[in-house]
Amino acid sequence: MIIVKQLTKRFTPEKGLFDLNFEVKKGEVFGYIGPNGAGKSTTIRHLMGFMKPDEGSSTINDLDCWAKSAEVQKMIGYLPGEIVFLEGMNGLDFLILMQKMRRHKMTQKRDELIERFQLDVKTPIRKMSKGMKQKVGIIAAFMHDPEVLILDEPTSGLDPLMQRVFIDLILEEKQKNKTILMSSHSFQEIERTCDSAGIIKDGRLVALEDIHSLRTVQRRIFEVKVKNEIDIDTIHQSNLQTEIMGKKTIHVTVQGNDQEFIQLLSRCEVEHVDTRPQDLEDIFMHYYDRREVAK
Ligand SMILES: Nc1ncnc2c1ncn2[C@@H]1O[C@H](COP(=O)(O)OP(=O)(O)OP(=O)(O)O)[C@@H](O)[C@H]1O
Repeated sequence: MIIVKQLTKRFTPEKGLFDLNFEVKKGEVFGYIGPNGAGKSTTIRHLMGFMKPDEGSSTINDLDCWAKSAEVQKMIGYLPGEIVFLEGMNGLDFLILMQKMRRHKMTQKRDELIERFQLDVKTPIRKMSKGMKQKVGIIAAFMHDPEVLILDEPTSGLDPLMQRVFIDLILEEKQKNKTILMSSHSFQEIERTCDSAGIIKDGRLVALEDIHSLRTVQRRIFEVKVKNEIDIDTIHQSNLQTEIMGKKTIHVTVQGNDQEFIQLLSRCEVEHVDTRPQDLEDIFMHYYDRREVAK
């Protein structure tokens, strides 16, 4: 449904997008993660046909996002990272304007969403909080029941209750076979809603993860606290994947190599061991560290 192929946009030799490749199939939810300034919004602007790539292409439903931008935009429900509102309008005025621009008369879904997000639409937009404005943007993106949704940091500014309302909405739309790409800084949100996730860093896609296999593979993280600092070196120098957390604390990722791990621990003086399943944050977090110290 969404295909990004060798997409390149050079703002400067280091800034922009460089040979970006990924695909989102119909009915799938794709999470797009990455540090500030990595290139998420720039990718989304290409998908919306607002920017012309230097090389490569992006297509939605076989339509080139740049060459056929008007047709592409008709298919999409779009939530920009920063929404621009017109002066002197309240929430409802804005939503009605959006409906008119799309020549869309159905109000049922709009009103359902207003109710669901508990939005007081009579409030003038200039008096709305960041979260309220975000709700207006979310309703505008979903209210015409689009086939494809492209959402730039949809939960930014929403309180935890409303984040949960949003997650439920995404899961419902997924049931209806909608195709969704959303950028986010929340690993938990991505893990709960997405089929796959990509992480972009410095304009390059550095990892793609299938969330379903993440759930089934069941890698575990062990937090090991040792009595003597020297044992941290012993564990770190093993073949296991490790991350030093403190002078006497280390994280070890274990998947099927339990015996090796147990033997290693038997050579150390261990004070405490704790364990939990590995999550998306464990896999992706080190990409956020500019120094990339993680092993
Ligand atoms: N029109 C432009 N001209 C020049 N540089 C730009 C332009 N748009 C974005 N950039 C630069 O490209 C890089 C990627 O920006 P982008 O907004 O896509 O990042 P992002 O991943 O969405 O970040 P954030 O998480 O902070 O929203 C940044 O270094 C930004 O300064």
